[in-house]
Amino acid sequence: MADETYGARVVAVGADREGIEGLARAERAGVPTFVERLADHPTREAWDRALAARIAGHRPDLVVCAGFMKILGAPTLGAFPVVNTHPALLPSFPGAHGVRDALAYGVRVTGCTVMLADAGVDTGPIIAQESVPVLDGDDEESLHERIKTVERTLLVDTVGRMAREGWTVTGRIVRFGRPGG
Ligand SMILES: Nc1nc2c(c(=O)[nH]1)N[C@@H](CN(C=O)c1ccc(C(=O)N[C@@H](CCC(=O)O)C(=O)O)cc1)CN2
Ligand SMILES: NCC(=O)N[C@@H]1O[C@H](COP(=O)([O-])[O-])[C@@H](O)[C@H]1O
Repeated sequence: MADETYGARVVAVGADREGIEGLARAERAGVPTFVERLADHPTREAWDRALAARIAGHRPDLVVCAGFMKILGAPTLGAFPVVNTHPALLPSFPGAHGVRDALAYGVRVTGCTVMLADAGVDTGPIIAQESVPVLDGDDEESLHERIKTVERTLLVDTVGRMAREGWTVTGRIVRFGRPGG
């Protein structure tokens, strides 16, 4: 049962490939789903346009990326605010392998970041972060699972505040609240 006080509901779940657990969970919950595969398009730009059109069909107020492992192009970024969650404390360790890179560097503390996506790779304004310790004996899987436990709560809490309170961006600084509020 959706929480009416949360301030938002999921209108659709999309992916760039089949067989994603998030798609199955959405289908079980009766939430519309879609898959837009890069391989089905002649160019990356064509995929970008097709993805933006699929998203637009569900008329979201906010797009949330969680484990979406493709860099979004201008058609999507220009049409919707996009939130992304990353398993490292940006600007450290951006990219597709943040956990592996942090572990290899030897950091003792890492974490997760919720940010607004921009045209760069994990370079957008940061909304929220939370630290996670690296423990002796950690490998990429154990550390990533510890991060995910924190990250899932941070993402849900952050998106809920954005939906209920709104947000503003001044330079690189994101604040909750509505313009002039
Ligand atoms: N325009 C943006 N799009 C996305 C961002 C972003 O910051 N700006 N964040 C990513 C998520 N992400 C890290 O948090 C991330 C995902 C994937 C990659 C990457 O190198 N992807 C390659 C293909 C990888 C693959 O198919 O296995 C690519 O897109 O060519 C880097 C960072 C979500 N989108
Ligand atoms: N750079 C993007 C990136 O690394 N995204 C990460 O993929 C994981 C997906 O977990 P899941 O498959 O359990 O949902 C999450 O930790 C997310 O931050």
